[in-house]
Amino acid sequence: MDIQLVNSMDFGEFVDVLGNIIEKCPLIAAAIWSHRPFMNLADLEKHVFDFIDALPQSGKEGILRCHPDLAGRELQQGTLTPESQREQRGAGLSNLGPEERRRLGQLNCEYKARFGFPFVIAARLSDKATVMRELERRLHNQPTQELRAALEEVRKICHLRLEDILRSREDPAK
Ligand SMILES: NC(=O)NC1=NC(=O)NC1=O
Repeated sequence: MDIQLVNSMDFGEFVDVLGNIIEKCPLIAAAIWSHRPFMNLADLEKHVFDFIDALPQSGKEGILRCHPDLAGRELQQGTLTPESQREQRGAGLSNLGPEERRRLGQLNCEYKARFGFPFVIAARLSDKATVMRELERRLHNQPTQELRAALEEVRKICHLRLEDILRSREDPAK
């Protein structure tokens, strides 16, 4: 769909279509609706990122806490959002060996214990080796540095999800 169609949506349609560009944070789409019309994807994305940047640290951490673990319980139980399901499967995280899954689970626990939010990476730009390597590397970051790195991944995930929506052919109004 094109940006004109997005601009023409009422609030309900807008949040239906864009509510999960930031995982499980429909508030962000609900907030930026006020800024329509958007010139293009970049303009819409800038409003999303400005909203996130203006949040207090607790809000930024809250966004990260809304993300499902990589290869975690939700992937096993099939309860991921459709976007997360596609992204995690695309990175090969749905067919880890038992030792890989154990190791990733252990690193995720260590990471969460250190930073207070789950490890987030743009899975579509990674594969399972990259995920493991980045998790091991970022585990040693300072908290402020890691909060910045994790939010940068949220931006990448958002950009890819927006590209899917704005380049998709289906027109939800039909
Ligand atoms: N913890 C995560 O990084 N989760 C995810 N990254 C993605 O790209 N999709 C997810 O579900």
